[in-house]
Amino acid sequence: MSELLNVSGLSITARVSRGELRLLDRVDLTIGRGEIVGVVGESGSGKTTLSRAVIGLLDRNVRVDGGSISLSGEQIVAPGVDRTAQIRGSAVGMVFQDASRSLNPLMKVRAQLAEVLRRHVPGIGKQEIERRSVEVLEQMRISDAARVLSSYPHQLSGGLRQRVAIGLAVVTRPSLVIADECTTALDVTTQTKVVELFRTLVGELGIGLLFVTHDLMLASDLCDRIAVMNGGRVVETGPAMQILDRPEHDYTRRLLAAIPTWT
Ligand SMILES: Nc1ncnc2c1ncn2[C@@H]1O[C@H](COP(=O)(O)OP(=O)(O)OP(=O)(O)O)[C@@H](O)[C@H]1O
Repeated sequence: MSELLNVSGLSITARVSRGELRLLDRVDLTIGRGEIVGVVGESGSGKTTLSRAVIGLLDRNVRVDGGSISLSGEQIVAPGVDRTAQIRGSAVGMVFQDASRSLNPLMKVRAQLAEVLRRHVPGIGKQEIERRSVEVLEQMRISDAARVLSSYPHQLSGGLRQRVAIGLAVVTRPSLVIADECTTALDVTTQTKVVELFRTLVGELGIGLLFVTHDLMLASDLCDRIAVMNGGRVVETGPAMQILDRPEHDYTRRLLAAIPTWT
């Protein structure tokens, strides 16, 4: 599997009133093309900081002070280096927890897809915009694309809105998609459908997927590999089944023990 994302020794620090706070401590992570990697950990473990670092959306008081991030062999982040503007929304798509953060409530779906395509595909014409908009909704397994294109987000169900949000993230044909807790706000049935959709998309489009979640069971269901984070560090990485069946780190065992069972 060829390597797509390489996070190597990434350290990130925030300036706070009482001094400096280490948010990430020498984090290593790789994702190959066509691979789904889950980043799992409790609230505050650093998952969002890691995913935001990849797209250069770190807060103003936060800086990269060690290590690097490369995408397709090109360094995009290192101390004093930020080339993320070139890849954000084009080579890397992002799906947030709440579809309302990805979608503009005042614009119909057609206009939102057109805006993204015009921004990232220079010179694209009207017909091509319509063709690619319908195509991406079909890829999202949306059967009535015409109705959805003519709808405002509030006219769609929560599940449909999240599909449109994923469509917006992939319409520019990125090589990597980052999904940050993007199923957390959905009911279990809709969550399962979104997870199935991701699996199909990764297979069909050959993208890499960085799937951020606090839910270890969900991650093991979807992901090829899992990185477990605690206190800004990756404490364990391995194939999803290995993490579930033979966790090596105490923290992973505690996460597993906290999952309710039916027995
Ligand atoms: N700009 C900032 N300034 C100071 N501290 C920050 C900043 N951003 C994040 N943190 C702190 O860094 C730690 C990691 O935050 P982060 O949001 O990455 O964790 P997370 O695992 O994604 O948690 P959650 O699931 O709650 O979003 C937390 O303790 C958070 O309070």
